[in-house]
Amino acid sequence: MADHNEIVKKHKKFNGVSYPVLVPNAAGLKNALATGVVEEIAVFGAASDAFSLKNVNSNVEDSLKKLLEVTKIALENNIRVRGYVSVVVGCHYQGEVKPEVVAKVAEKLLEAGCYEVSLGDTIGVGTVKTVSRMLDTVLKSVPADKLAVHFHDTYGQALANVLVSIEKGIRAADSSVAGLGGCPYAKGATGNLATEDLLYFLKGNGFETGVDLDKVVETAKWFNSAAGYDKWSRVGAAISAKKGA
Ligand SMILES: CC(C)(COP(=O)([O-])OP(=O)([O-])OC[C@H]1O[C@@H](n2cnc3c(N)ncnc32)[C@H](O)[C@@H]1OP(=O)([O-])[O-])[C@@H](O)C(=O)NCCC(=O)NCCSC(=O)C[C@@](C)(O)CC(=O)[O-]
Repeated sequence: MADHNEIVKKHKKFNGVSYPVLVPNAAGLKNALATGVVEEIAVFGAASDAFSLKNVNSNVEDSLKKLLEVTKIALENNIRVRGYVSVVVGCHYQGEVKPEVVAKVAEKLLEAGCYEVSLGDTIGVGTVKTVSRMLDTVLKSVPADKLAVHFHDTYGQALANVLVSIEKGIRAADSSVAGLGGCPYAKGATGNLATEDLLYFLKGNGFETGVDLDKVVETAKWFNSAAGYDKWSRVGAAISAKKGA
């Protein structure tokens, strides 16, 4: 977190694109406000004490107290706030996670003024069965249009989990180009569900997203060459190979 001021100040901004920054506490909000260019922040809680202590050095309850305070001040400064709940299905340190805890954290973040709460299967262990059970509990107290889902594809279940989320009325899913990302405190977890895989899946099932899949694949190609990576999603690799053929 320490160097994010440099990143916020230096990177090129495009109109109509939101650049939220991760803010776990008051120090982070102070930094974000000081840059003067942050329009949206992401506050991230968790549904397991063990993960929360590793991730932000506070248990669920204490971290939530900090996040509610941060959200209040951000809103007073006209900064939008998106909430995240991590480890909503399983936790590397404590194992199974209670859906009731997920629901409680999500409710508190929405009550505080988050415009949406993204439910993160941070270590990617969720299956249709466990994700359904978690969503059924959360949806008892939180409307679907206030929820997003955030799947990591560690065990290849992310798209199936997106489908079951859609069937339950959720229309916002997080993803990352080429499946980059992942949380340093989620041992063994891979990156997020790849945007290319998600776009191909949604389009193939009749959902319009307004996002150009070929341009996302071009972005993955640019990223790999700029960063010296060789990180491809399934769909990105297939489209790239077809173009190269
Ligand atoms: C939160 C802390 C800082 C607490 O860490 P701490 O040690 O309890 O903090 P502290 O208050 O004792 O301060 C220690 C030092 O950190 C500084 N500090 C304190 N706060 C900040 C801040 N916000 N930004 C920048 N610097 C900060 C503070 O100024 C001080 O600097 P020093 O005086 O030693 O030079 C630490 O635990 C941390 O950095 N955690 C973040 C780890 C991280 O990046 N995790 C991944 C986030 S993404 C995620 O969680 C998953 C998600 C949301 O994407 C979705 C999913 O679940 O998949």
